[in-house]
Amino acid sequence: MKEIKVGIIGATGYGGIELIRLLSNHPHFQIHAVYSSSQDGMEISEVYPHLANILYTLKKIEPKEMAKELDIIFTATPSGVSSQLVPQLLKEGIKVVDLSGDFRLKTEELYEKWYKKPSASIEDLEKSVYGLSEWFADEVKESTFIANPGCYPTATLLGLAPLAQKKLIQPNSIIVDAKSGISGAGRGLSPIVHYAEINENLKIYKINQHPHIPEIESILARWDDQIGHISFSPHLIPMSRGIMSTMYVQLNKEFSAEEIHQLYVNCYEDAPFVRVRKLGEFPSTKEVSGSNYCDINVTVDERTNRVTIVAVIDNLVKGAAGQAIQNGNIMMGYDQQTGLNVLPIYP
Ligand SMILES: NC(=O)C1=CN([C@@H]2O[C@H](COP(=O)(O)OP(=O)(O)OC[C@H]3O[C@@H](n4cnc5c(N)ncnc54)[C@H](OP(=O)(O)O)[C@@H]3O)[C@@H](O)[C@H]2O)C=CC1
Ligand SMILES: CC(=O)N[C@@H](CCC(=O)OP(=O)(O)O)C(=O)O
Repeated sequence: MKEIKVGIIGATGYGGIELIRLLSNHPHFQIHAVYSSSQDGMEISEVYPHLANILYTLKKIEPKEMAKELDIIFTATPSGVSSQLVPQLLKEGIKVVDLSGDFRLKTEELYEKWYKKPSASIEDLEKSVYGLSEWFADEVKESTFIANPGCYPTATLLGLAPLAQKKLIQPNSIIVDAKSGISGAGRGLSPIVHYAEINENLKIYKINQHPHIPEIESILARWDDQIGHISFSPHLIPMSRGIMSTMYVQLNKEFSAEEIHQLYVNCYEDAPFVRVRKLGEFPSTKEVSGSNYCDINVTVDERTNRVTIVAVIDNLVKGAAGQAIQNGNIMMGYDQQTGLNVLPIYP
């Protein structure tokens, strides 16, 4: 099969360097060029010495030129930047996987309400397919433009999907308590990520205001239009990578813990990157670190008929670059696992 020429915009960010790490092991995707809006002309190894043996000079972003030489572009750029940049790339006919939140919501109003910045046009919002690979692979396969899911929504939606699909959730009963390592905030500095402020600390933020709320709700509504709203509490914890999403859900029928666990096992039996753990064994973030796995377990409190689901991912892999490559594989007709079969780094 032919070599696929890949470009990465935002290569100097955490999502970008994770794309470089993972793509360096891909048998078909060849990194052809990496781009920067502020450091073009520099070697990537000057920005990141851990890439000392990787010889890429950061190039200027020029959509017309890029279209001539590339087959697919990963845009690991901030929200508000992708909405400006991606339409120029689409116009040139390049396949795009965008890692930002700019094309995940399907109306301009919803985007502007939650992101508090101007939206991409409705025409461009409608062009994108939401790339939760395990559930929307058929759409991804037919698409040339993927809105890669957010990190919290990836863990949360994979955790809730089996119950939502079977319409087993009482309306407005979902509570999501999620925790993220600080690389989720990107490489830019802000007071919240200062060592002295996050070390030995646990912070809740954007409670009921996080832009991932409408993203999660709109996908849940595609599975069950009665599911209603969620309560979502994100937290920052003093670790570099990882997300744990703990979900509490009221069921609308009575089930035992064994029955619900079996539902999850059956649901994900053909999903190579979702590992439903043994009954009673709950995953921790380190057990997926550096890998594209989402590990999940579930139990039922039979006194309250409430389900607790725990889903963990590496925010930079399954929550960003890994899932972006999984989607790229599906779009290009490769096995979804191509280049992504790395075991977690442990301990
Ligand atoms: N970190 C994570 O865990 C996750 C991140 N994401 C999303 O992925 C995207 C990238 O995130 P992340 O890598 O963490 O962020 P970073 O802040 O680490 O990197 C973003 C990069 O975008 C580039 N950039 C900034 N402004 C512009 C511009 N005007 N034009 C072109 N490029 C620009 C910068 O590179 P330069 O100045 O060199 O151009 C920068 O290195 C974001 O949308 C983020 O929300 C999604 C899921 C998880
Ligand atoms: C820890 C941390 O700060 N996390 C980020 C996650 C943002 C992100 O990566 O999400 P998008 O892709 O939707 O922009 C946050 O909560 O804003």
